[in-house]
Amino acid sequence: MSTSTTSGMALSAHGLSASLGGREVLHHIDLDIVQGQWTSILGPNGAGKSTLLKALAGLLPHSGRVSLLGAPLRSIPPRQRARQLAWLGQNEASAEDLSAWDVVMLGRLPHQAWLAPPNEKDLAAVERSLRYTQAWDWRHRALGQLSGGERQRVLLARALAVEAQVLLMDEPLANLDPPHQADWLCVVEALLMHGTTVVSVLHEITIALNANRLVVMREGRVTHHGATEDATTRDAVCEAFDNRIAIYPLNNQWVALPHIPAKTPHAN
Ligand SMILES: Nc1ncnc2c1ncn2[C@@H]1O[C@H](COP(=O)(O)OP(=O)(O)OP(=O)(O)O)[C@@H](O)[C@H]1O
Repeated sequence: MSTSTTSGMALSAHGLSASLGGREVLHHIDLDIVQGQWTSILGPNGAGKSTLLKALAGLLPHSGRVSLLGAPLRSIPPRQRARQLAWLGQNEASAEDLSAWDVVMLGRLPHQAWLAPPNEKDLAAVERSLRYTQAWDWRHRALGQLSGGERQRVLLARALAVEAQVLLMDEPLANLDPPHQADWLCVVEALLMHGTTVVSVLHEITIALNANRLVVMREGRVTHHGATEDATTRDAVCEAFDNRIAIYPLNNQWVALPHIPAKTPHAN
């Protein structure tokens, strides 16, 4: 999949390996993530999806090369990188006493001068992000007093407030009810309209099947990377789950369902 040039690529990995607890869990991954598209990473538990996303974000020691918008990740000054790449992690810890407003304002830090108060642009970005994720109503409440789904929407707003060119999200739908999962899809659509590159790790395969491209992982390797519209890509998704799921067309979209084992009759 990888090419020798990184132009037109939001992120590129070449020979990317990473170890956790002394064990290599990502094995020599080559991957190009196209700019301005939504790529979703899929695969069974433990496949290495979160580890890959963290390595692409520069949040994990790794070997091999990772490039962000054509430049080696390691060569980009941290503040610049924080403006170019926003991150929404899984089960992210944050300051529980901070108000939702202040949490989202943290997303503006890479844009602000040292100890400078927020400017008009920062205030507008925070308000826009809170409204986008429908978290505006509880902007004065402490993060620690919010439900799981409400909290997730605030953390999504924080990632949006960065207004980065590349947004990486690990399990962004955690705790979101189905209507808010659909709202998240609308947010992604709006980001794509603005040219933002979105990369997500999702367990909700039906939602992930709306992405432009899918990266399928298994046992620390990318087994397939291709357009969602290609049947071979959808087959690769099913294979990654040992064909224990099937993907069906329904109302102009793809729906993934697990095969449910037939019930054994009760012996009386
Ligand atoms: N802190 C750690 N120390 C050692 N091994 C780890 C650690 N964190 C994860 N691993 C292992 O690394 C491998 C990849 O984990 P990772 O979290 O990237 O998988 P994943 O595909 O995101 O899984 P899931 O779908 O369950 O979230 C797994 O085998 C996991 O057990």
